[in-house]
Amino acid sequence: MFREIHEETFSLASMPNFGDFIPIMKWIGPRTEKRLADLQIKRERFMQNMVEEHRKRLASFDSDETQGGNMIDILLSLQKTDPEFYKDEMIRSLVVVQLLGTESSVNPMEWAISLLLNHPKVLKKAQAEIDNIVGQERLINETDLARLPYVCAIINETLRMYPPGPLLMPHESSQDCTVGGYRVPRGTMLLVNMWAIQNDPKIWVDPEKFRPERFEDNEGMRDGFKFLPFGTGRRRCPGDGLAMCVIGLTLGSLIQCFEWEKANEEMVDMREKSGFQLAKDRPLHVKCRIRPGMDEVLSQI
Ligand code: HEM
Repeated sequence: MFREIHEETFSLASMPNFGDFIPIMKWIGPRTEKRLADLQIKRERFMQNMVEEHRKRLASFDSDETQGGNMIDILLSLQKTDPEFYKDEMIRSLVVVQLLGTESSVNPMEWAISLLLNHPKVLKKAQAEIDNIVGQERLINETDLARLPYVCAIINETLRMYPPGPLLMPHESSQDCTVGGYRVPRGTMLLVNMWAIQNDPKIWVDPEKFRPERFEDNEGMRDGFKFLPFGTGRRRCPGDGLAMCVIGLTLGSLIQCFEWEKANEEMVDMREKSGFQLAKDRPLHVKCRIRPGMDEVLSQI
């Protein structure tokens, strides 16, 4: 059900809202804002039911321990000691942020595997880096990531070409200002075409080419504002560190443990779905098998 609410929200948010341009359309048009508000009520109800289920489960335990619980259990146990701060409303919002953040992190992984299948030399180079630094005796862990610059470069290059939020979030000017010679009145909705910046041939060499090496030399460095998959400034994504870690560990272990092959002779279809988020139009189909010697490591998971 959460997925249904989520998909409907994103499909509505991706549609142009004529009421933003012609105020009367807010009342006679497709009423997008009202539909979004209804979805928000549904989402809140769904999340509150989830919180109640966990509350009941926790109440059934004898002790105050969270019994190895998940994030909601931990937040509920903190609520007992500090109810003013850990209100249900705050728990619901944190869980939604976590779920949406997870989705933003899954998208780049699908793009990255697709890109690697179309560029097998890059895949081999990443595998060699992991074999050299981590070996085949254990699974890659968080501390390894700092020593795997090529794997990190693959993730950055994927986020450059296929940023999950290509227009950032809509922002609003808090006062009259001038940007690049354009007068922007107070209260204007502003969208940043971050995809265009990250793929601009004036600032990137061959931007249409998947070349992680550009993040190993100076080209990909954060000079100015040319690489900003997580936005910038005060409203920059607060989940960037978590996202890079989750993507690094997941992609790293997939590369470390499996041999990947395209489902057929053709190149993986890289067409994009239209919408607010940059997702693949066709889901990725692949063949994979465990790399020799990795069964033992995988059996420990
Ligand atoms: C690869 C994964 C992710 C990408 C590319 C990404 C990207 C972004 C972008 C572009 C924004 C808007 C910034 C702006 O408008 O200036 C944003 C906002 C946000 N992100 Fe992420 N995000 C990712 C993962 C996550 C995760 C894992 C979490 C939390 C667990 C998270 C939580 C948030 C929140 C709460 C905001 C709103 C911040 C605000 O408005 O102040 N994101 N993200």
